[in-house]
Amino acid sequence: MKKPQLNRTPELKDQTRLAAIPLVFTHDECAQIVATYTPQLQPALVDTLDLAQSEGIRKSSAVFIGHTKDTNWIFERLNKVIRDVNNTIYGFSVGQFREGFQFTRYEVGEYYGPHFDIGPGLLAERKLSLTVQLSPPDSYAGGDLLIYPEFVAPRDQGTMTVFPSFMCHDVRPVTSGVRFSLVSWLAGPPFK
Ligand SMILES: O=C(O)CCC(=O)C(=O)O
Ligand SMILES: [Fe+2]
Repeated sequence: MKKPQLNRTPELKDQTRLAAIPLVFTHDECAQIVATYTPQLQPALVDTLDLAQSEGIRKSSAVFIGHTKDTNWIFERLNKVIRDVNNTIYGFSVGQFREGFQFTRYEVGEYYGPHFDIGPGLLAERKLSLTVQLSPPDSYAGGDLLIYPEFVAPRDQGTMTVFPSFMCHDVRPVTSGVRFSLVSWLAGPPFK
């Protein structure tokens, strides 16, 4: 029997995958970001929850860093790369980085359980999530970023992984060492 033909437009993109771009930041730049923002870390909270409730979902330390003269070079780098990725892979309607970036540290036993980055209110405007691996891959064990159902973000230091903010993902518990990441979200009109 002839296979039924899917009536698919050839130019439709696969929007349920990740993109990994190596060395968006050099190893020295990663170390510089870690040294600059580590003193500002606080226990990370999930929106609207207190620390005890948050720890059921996420245990790590984090700080939000805004777009200023000092951080402009970081946003310029993120912006250029993520726009290229969006144009070639996702084709989403996107605007600006609206929330700054989140600098995060996961120590032994720390994790971020399965979640989406989109949600109510402002979170509805998150379109693309990005994370930069700031730690050398052999300086920690565990701590993999999984993007369900089938992807594992590359661990190489300076690599930026991009995925749609509607995809479920988690960070597995770190079992030795420390993992640092830089996370941000490119905003745009909510999905429809
Ligand atoms: O640390 C990471 O690589 C990802 C963290 C994450 O999923 C988030 O902050 O929403
Ligand atoms: Fe996330």
